[in-house]
Amino acid sequence: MKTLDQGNFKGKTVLVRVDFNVPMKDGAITDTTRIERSLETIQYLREHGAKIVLLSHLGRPKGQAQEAMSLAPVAKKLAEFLDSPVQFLKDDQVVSEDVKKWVKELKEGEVALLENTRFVKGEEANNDAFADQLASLGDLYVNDAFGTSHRAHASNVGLANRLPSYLGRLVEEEFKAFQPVLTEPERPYVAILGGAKVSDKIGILQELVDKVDGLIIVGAMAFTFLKAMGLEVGKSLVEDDKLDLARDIMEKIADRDIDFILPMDVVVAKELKANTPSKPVAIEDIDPELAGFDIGPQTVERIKKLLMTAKTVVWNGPAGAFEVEPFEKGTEAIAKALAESPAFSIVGGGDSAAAIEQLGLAREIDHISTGGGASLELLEGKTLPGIDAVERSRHA
Ligand SMILES: Nc1ncnc2c1ncn2[C@@H]1O[C@H](COP(=O)(O)OP(=O)(O)OP(=O)(O)O)[C@@H](O)[C@H]1O
Ligand SMILES: O=C(O)[C@H](O)COP(=O)(O)O
Ligand SMILES: [Mg+2]
Repeated sequence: MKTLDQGNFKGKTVLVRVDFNVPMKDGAITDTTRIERSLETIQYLREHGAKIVLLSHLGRPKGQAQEAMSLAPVAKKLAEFLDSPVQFLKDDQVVSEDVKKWVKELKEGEVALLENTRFVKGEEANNDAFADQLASLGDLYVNDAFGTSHRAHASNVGLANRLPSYLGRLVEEEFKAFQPVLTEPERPYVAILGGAKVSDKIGILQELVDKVDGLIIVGAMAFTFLKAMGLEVGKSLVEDDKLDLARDIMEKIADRDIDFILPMDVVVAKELKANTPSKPVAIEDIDPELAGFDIGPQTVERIKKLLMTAKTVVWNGPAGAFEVEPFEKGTEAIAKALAESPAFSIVGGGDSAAAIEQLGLAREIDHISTGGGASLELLEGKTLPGIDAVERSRHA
């Protein structure tokens, strides 16, 4: 691995891609895990005389600046953690003549943060013009955004192709933590997949089902499967163009004869609002006017039993909309079961890590990963483009 130890950062302007895609509610950060986990790299670079320019995305603004997705609150929080100023180089274009001037004025050990890279269309398209603009700001590049390393965007792959590049401490730590599962997971090996990024993550199961002994599907992800089985799922979140894929995956699961848990009951409500009337129902009885926002108590019991016999468990994606009461119960029950289980456990993802932190169970889990989609692609056996590009990058 091309780690920080191989770089000479003294007096250099170092562009550092971090994953500050933190969960937010009403303009406030609800979980700071991803910020805290970036501190080691930032401190290392400060101690080694770098001028540090941090880059990150937040949410999915799709090339359009939106105040709600500004990184301003993150800059403030980071300054608190570092106990020193962080200059927020606010510009909806991310790079501009002003931003270039501000970066030039940075002194050794100083830290600046650019605005949300996804405010510019060229970020996700990884277009040359935007990558060139970003690269013009610095001398060296460090990728520490493990959680974004499954994307090939201007601020990771684009920069690694243009500047001498290194992998940060968080990336190193994440790879080390995943090693046992990637090489020889203790069996039974069980994966839990939930959350809301259904179209993004469902394809991963095609490969993952070959590797695991058990698969548990919860969260919004479950409803695409339930609908594919011919069930009424009401207004629950469903990706209709993934129904065939869900059927293919279920056939593969049946062929492989692994333990497979889909919800048998779910908690339904009219809307996703705090303390709204809700009730658990069997999956055959979902009212067409209601939506499922959590797994039900019977499903929880089945999951607990399977987790008690597992030796390795990886989990990405909450079991329900845990940010909104009373839909946190399924996620809470799985987290507690995992904390009690003797299995080697990894929980990954921005929201999944937040759930574990909120429950105060972080110490009970063997590794909390900052990557959700990124962890899944790693476990699936894919090369992560954000990492690969750094490994191939030329050195100074
Ligand atoms: N049944 C459901 N209906 C609607 N939303 C749900 C449901 N179950 C879970 N969610 C939502 O899923 C979101 C988290 O999903 P997501 O896939 O982003 O997980 P993650 O752990 O953050 O992974 P990543 O890091 O890849 O984003 C939460 O905001 C939660 O409210
Ligand atoms: O939260 C994540 O998984 C990463 O920050 C990547 O975000 P994305 O799924 O919007 O690309
Ligand atoms: Mg998320």
